[in-house]
Amino acid sequence: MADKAVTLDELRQRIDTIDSELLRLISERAGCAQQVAEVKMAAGDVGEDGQVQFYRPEREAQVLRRIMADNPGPLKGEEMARLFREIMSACLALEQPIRLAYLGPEGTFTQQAALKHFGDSAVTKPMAAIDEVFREVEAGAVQYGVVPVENSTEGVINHTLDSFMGSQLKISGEVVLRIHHHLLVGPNTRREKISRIYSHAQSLAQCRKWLDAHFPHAERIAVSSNAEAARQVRTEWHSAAIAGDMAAKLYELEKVEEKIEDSPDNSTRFLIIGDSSVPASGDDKTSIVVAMRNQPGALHDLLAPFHRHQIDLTRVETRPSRSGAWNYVFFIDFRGHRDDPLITETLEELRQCAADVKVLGSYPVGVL
Ligand SMILES: C=C(O[C@@H]1C=C(C(=O)O)C=C[C@H]1O)C(=O)O
Repeated sequence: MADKAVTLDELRQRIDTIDSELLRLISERAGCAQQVAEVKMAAGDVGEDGQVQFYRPEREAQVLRRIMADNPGPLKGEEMARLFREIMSACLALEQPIRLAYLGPEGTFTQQAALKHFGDSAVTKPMAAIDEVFREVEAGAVQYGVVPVENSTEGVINHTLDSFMGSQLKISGEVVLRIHHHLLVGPNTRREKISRIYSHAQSLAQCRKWLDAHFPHAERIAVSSNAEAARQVRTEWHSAAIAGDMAAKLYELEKVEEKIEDSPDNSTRFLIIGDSSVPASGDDKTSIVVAMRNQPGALHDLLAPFHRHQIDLTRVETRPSRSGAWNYVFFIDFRGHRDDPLITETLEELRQCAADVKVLGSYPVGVL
C-alpha cells in the first residue's frame, strides 16, 4: 500500500464532517419548508377543495427532475431522487402530513406505489376496493387516493377506469412500479409440500409460465389481493403465496424463489386521485374520457385532432359506456398539459365531434 494511503479513521472522520454538514443543510431546508407553509397560509393559497395547498405535485416533480439532471454520481440518479423524495416528504409533513387512501390491505403493491410517490412521512389508509378509495377521497376523509390503472403484461384495470365515469375526482399524478413477484411460504412450509398457491388473479397470470414449469400440479387459488394471499399462507403448511416484498416483510414469510414473473420488465402504473387540478410542471400528461356518437368514422374523428397537432398519444382504451348497450367511451392519455395552447386547441376540436369530453386531469409525468 502507498505511504500516503488514506486510513479508515481518516475516512470516517471525513464522513462525520460531511454528515454534520448534511444535518445542518437538511435542517435549514426543513426550516424553509416551514416558512413556505406560513407564506401559503398568508396568501390564502387554496385549491378547488377550499383547503390551503401545502402539497404541490408539480413543484415536487421539478425538484426531483433537477436532482436527477444535476446528480454528479457515483450514486445513480434514481437513488439520489429517492433520498430527496424522503427529505421532501419529511419537509411537507412539517407543513401538513399528507393523508392518503390506497387499495389495500397493507402490504399491496399499491401501498408500495403510494410510498414511492409520497415518501414515508405520508399517513396511509388501506381500503378494501378501488371504488372505496374513490369514495374516501370524495368524502374528504383523505386528500388523495392511489389506485392501479394498468399492468404491462395484463393490461388495463377496468375497475379504476369505470370508477372515473361516475366521479368528479381528478388525476394529480402517476407512478410506475416495477413489479417483482416472489414465491413465499410460512415458517413451517417446505417447498416439496406446496400443493396450493394463492395470489391475486393478475399476479397468477403474470407468473403463469413459471408456475406451469415449476408447480404444474399445485392448485392456483385467486384471492382478493397478494397481501391477503401472504396473510393466509402464514399458517398453512402446504401452501405458498405469490406476492411482493412489502407483503413478505409484513407477514414475515420466507422467499422460496425470487422474481418469478414471466416478463422481466413487468410493471404497473398507478394513478394519484384528488380534488384539485395541478399546474404545468414542464413535462406533463393529460388523461381524458370521450364519449363518441355511434356513427361510422367515429374513431377516426376522435383521433384526427391529435394527429393534426402531432400530439403524442400514450394510451387509448375502450370501455362500454353506462348509458346503454353497444355504446363505448374512450380513455385517452397523451403528452402535454391542458393549459398548453396546443392542447387547448386540440381539445376544442375534439369537443366539436364528440358527444362528451371530460378532462380527468393534467399531471407531471412520473419521475421515480
Ligand atoms: C416547500 C414546498 O411545499 C411542499 C414541499 C416541497 C419540498 O420540500 O420541496 C415541495 C412542494 C410541496 O409539496 C413548496 O411548495 O415549495
